[in-house]
Amino acid sequence: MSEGKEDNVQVVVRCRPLSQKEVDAKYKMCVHMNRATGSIRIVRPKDSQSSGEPEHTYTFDHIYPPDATQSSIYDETCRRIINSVMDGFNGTIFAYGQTGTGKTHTMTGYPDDPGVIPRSFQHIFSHIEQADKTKQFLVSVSYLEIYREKIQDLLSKKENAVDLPIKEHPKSGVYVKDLTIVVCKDPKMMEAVMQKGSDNRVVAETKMNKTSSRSHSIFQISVECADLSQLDKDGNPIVRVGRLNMVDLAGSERQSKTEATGDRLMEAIEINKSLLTLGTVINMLTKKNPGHIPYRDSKLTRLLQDSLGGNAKTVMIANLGPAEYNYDETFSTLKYANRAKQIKNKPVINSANDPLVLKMQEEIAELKRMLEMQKRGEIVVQQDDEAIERLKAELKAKAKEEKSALESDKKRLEEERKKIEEDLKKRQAEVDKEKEERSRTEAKLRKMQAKVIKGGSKFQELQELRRKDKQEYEEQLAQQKLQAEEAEKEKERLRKEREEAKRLLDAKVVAEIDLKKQFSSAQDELKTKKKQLESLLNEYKKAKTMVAEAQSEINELQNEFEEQREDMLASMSELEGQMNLFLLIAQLFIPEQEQQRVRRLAVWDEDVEEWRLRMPDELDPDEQDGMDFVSIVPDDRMRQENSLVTATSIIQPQQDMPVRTTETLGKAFEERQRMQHMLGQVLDEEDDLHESEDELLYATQSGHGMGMAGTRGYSGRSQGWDGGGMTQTRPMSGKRQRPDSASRHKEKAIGSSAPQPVAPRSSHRRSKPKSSGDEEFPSSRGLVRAQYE
Ligand SMILES: Nc1ncnc2c1ncn2[C@@H]1O[C@H](COP(=O)(O)OP(=O)(O)OP(=O)(O)O)[C@@H](O)[C@H]1O
Repeated sequence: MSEGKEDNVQVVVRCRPLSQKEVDAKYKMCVHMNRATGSIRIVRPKDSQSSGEPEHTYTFDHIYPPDATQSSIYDETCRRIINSVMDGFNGTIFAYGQTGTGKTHTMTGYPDDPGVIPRSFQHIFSHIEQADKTKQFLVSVSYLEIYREKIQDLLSKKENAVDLPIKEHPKSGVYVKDLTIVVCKDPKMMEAVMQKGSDNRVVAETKMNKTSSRSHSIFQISVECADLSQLDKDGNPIVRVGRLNMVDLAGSERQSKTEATGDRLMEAIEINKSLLTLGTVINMLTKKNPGHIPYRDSKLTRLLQDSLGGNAKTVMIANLGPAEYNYDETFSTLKYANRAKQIKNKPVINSANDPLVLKMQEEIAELKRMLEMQKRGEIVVQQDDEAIERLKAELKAKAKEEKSALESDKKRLEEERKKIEEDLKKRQAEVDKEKEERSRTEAKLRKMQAKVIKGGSKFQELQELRRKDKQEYEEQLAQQKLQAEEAEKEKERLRKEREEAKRLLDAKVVAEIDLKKQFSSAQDELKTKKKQLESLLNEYKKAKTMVAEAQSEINELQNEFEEQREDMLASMSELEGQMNLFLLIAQLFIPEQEQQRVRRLAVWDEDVEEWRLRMPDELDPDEQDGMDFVSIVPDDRMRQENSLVTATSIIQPQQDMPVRTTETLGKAFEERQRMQHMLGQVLDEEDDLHESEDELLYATQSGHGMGMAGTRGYSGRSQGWDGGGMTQTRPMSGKRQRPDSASRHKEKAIGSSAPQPVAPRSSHRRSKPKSSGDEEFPSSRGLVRAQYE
């Protein structure tokens, strides 16, 4: 044996077409195959009770869809194994699968559509015919089945099958003792042997298959090749032996589906047991540190020991039924096959141990030698040396007797002659026997020579055939290579596409997650904003109502104020007219000098907010110089008399200051005072009105300010939103600009020519009276009171 490289178990999948029955029942396919990529996808039917992923994809060395031909399977998958066997390797091709999925169809086939086994016969013999002349081959076959853990010889002539034992030879390995081995000289003979064995197989009708094989069958071809051009150290030609096991396993089906009972059920359990062990062995072999492999647990695994993890080149053909109702079995077959492809073997070239081809060669040589002796007339009795020796001894003794008889007695010589004649007759019979024996030996030799096929026979005619075959094969090979390359490229392209798709998918998923996060936070924000908006809307509605109410209130107040203002203005203009009249009268009745004096003496009393005339003791000394005090304090007498006084009469010296006034003037002053009072009230109300308006506006604005920054944008008057910028459309200060107080006073003023009293220091908000030097007058109210007093 020579050391070999590791070689994985090659696994291919073949799917048969839907049977007529399945087509009629309108079953759908549950497997989908892609020949270019070698992948097969199995999809769980919707009504299936199995759990797990809805679909699975597996990749194998080759896949054969329903329309694949027997020849494509042989050429693409099996041919290389047979070539290896011819080179001295062990090879195994086994078909695995559920009952009725086409194992026997694939392995045996039909005369018009042969399967792997018969195709291998042709292949082997055409290989021998093309081989070198120096090579001599011996092809032998055996055929056995394992039925209920018993090994039966399918080529045995014995009536009753016996369970053959398994033995192990230290060099040649595991073998079945006493198994019939038939040496075959041509494909036809092999076919005949195969047919004989197949007829002996145990088959039975199951619900799943009409002629279901109930046993595992192993058709073994052994090819010994003696290379006469290569001799070992002992000078013997090197002989290589390759063994090819072609295994058709029993169907792996579910008991429930076969509906088997009783003995058939027991049988099914036993069949499954050996398949189970095969599964266990496959499982163990795929592990990194497999430990003990239970090959011995079944006869099937024991015999296939070399093929699984051993030194053989192995191909597993997994057969599938595509119909949906076979989903579970098909799925299980695919899993089985997928595991098997991980098994690694170490194929080696086997040198023959005690090769049959050499034994036969020795025998042939011996027969040839005997034949030569017989041809030379030497007595050669095949396989009866004792008889020859006996004959020799007898003849010697007889010769002695003859000699003594001749010497002693002529008579006796005569008798002796007669006796010799008799002996000669005997010898003649023996010679005839020898002749017969020789012709038998010749026949045997011819037979033997026919079995040992020399390389190079029919060389000339085969040469051309071989060339054509070779060319055809090379073309096929090139085409297959091309297909394989294309498939490889396609595989690579698909792989890249898959990777790209995966990358895009990943990116999409990440983006989607981000988007989802953003979306949910945006949604939260939206919700919060919505709530805020709703509360703002409520506030806005409330504020709107408040503003509307305030507005109507303001309108009412304004109207009221306008009315009062108009009334007041009317009264004021009337009052002013009267005032002017009174001033005219005063100017006419009071001399200019007196008026000057009064002006100088008049002072605004802050406490009582009235004009009064200062007393002499209140004057500075320089003011008193040249001052003629007059009293302008009216006395009762004057009032009573109610008489008109001249300007000179009401201006009196300090000691005697006459009261000069008129009733008319007094009334005018009173009237004016009343008007002034009214005016003051109206102005106060107006102020209050402005203030409450401001407060209302402020309250509205403050209210909005509670909710959001944008409240500032809301305008009390315009009652609108400016769309985000929220700017004011009206100044915040609601204080209305009053008519200029100065001009107001001007309206009420007596005129530039009017007497100018000393300016009062009032804290009143309206325009304050200025000092006496100023052009303007104090409020008419103060003036009126002062003049009246
Ligand atoms: N590839 C195929 N093309 C056409 N018919 C097929 C194919 N494979 C199988 N069949 C048909 O299916 C039926 C069952 O096939 P076969 O007997 O070979 O199955 P099996 O797996 O050997 O079954 P079992 O395990 O019961 O012996 C047969 O009639 C066979 O002709």
